[in-house]
Amino acid sequence: MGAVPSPLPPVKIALLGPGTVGSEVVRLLTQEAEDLAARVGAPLEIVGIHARDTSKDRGPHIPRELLTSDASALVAQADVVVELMGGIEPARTLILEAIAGGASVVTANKALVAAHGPELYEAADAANVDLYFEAAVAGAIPLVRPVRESLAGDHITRILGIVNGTTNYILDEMTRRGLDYDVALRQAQELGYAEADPTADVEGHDAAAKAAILASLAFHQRVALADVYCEGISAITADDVIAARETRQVIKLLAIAERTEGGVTVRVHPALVSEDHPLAGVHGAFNAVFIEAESAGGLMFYGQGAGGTPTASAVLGDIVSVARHKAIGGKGPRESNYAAHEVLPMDAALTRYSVRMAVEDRPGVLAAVAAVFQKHDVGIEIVRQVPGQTHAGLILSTYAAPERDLRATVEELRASDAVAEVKSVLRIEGE
Ligand SMILES: NC(=O)C1=CN([C@@H]2O[C@H](COP(=O)(O)OP(=O)(O)OC[C@H]3O[C@@H](n4cnc5c(N)ncnc54)[C@H](OP(=O)(O)O)[C@@H]3O)[C@@H](O)[C@H]2O)C=CC1
Ligand SMILES: N[C@@H](CC=O)C(=O)O
Ligand code: NA
Repeated sequence: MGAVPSPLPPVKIALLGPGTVGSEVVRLLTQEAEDLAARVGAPLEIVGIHARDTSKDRGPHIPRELLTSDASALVAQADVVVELMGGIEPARTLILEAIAGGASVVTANKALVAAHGPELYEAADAANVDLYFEAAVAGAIPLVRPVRESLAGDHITRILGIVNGTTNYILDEMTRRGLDYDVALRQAQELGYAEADPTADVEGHDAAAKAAILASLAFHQRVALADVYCEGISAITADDVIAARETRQVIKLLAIAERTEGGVTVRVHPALVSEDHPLAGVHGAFNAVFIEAESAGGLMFYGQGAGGTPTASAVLGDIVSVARHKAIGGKGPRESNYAAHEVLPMDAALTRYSVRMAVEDRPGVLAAVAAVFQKHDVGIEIVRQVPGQTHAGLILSTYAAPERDLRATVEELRASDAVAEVKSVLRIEGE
């Protein structure tokens, strides 16, 4: 019988942030230790867990003896640092310390990757270590890896999808159960979907960070957070939800990144989606992302976009990959940043508008309203009139036109004598 190969030494893991995601990562690292060791080729050893308050009870999965308040000392002894604190600092400094010390990094921190990705990539490249962030975009759904690796031989032209679980949960609860915005938001927080400051979710910043990351990977160039047009859902009212339902549509917060001959546009905003579109069937905190690529054609990715356990699955997948590189060799992909498409402003994006307004109930009003659209070269596809007590309700849906022309049309409608009030303007997407 041949000699049994001596087992490789353990890969030392430091975890920063035992919160909703972090505590699930620790639970799975412990419960699945045998399988993970077999997949990596070496055991994984948690050498410490950094928390602000080491005396706080963090449940049965976080052994107290592993807790430390000295993050720098912990990072210095690790082969792999798993950052699940969130926020920019101290996460950025600790990740840079980890990389400088030769550790690979796994993070779920989209805010950090979107704002400081280039700095982190360059540091990881210089130190010849891995930087993985699958959980940063669309939680459990494998999306970063497919875009970064599986589609590396193709040309992605469009990404469209729901990438924020909290806002999808809120809009879904408002639509299907008639819940108030505030109640739905509170539930999303209790379920562990929301960011520490839920403003990041409801104002679209979390989705914008994910859109910047996806666009950078898809188009092989740096797309900064500031390049992403961003509108959240805090202005969406129960009336908008009801009006959408009456026209067999639902409201979703979408992230859209497009490459055309003129350049690239990246945007996040609420949009009306037909009830027949697959995105309308994405409920709760689920996410769904459509990718169009020149050779692959259309692809669809669907799954849980938030929550401790699903997100931990994506983190574990990254840990296995980077730990395997540490144990038996190899290296993950570097930043691909060679293209130079112009990043265009929102004004250049092609979209459709649905304009809901109250108008004077008298002859000639419809013609006056139509003339405003015509002046800006915006075609009207559907007109729907709803009788009212003092004013008539009018909903106009346009054909696709550049955002700048649609916006100019609405500005002129607001100033028109025929229009008592523009009640809401929503884009229509997904057709
Ligand atoms: N929750 C989710 O569904 C998803 C989250 N993510 C990302 O995962 C990361 C973690 O999220 P989540 O687990 O929900 O967040 P939590 O707020 O539940 O957990 C964060 C943890 O980090 C600790 N922490 C925060 N700030 C500091 C600091 N300045 N110094 C030391 N420790 C700190 C917290 O400590 P304390 O306990 O003392 O407050 C807590 O243990 C974030 O980047 C988030 O964007 C990604 C996908 C989905
Ligand atoms: N707050 C985020 C968590 C995952 O990224 C969301 O709601 O999607
Ligand atoms: Na993911």
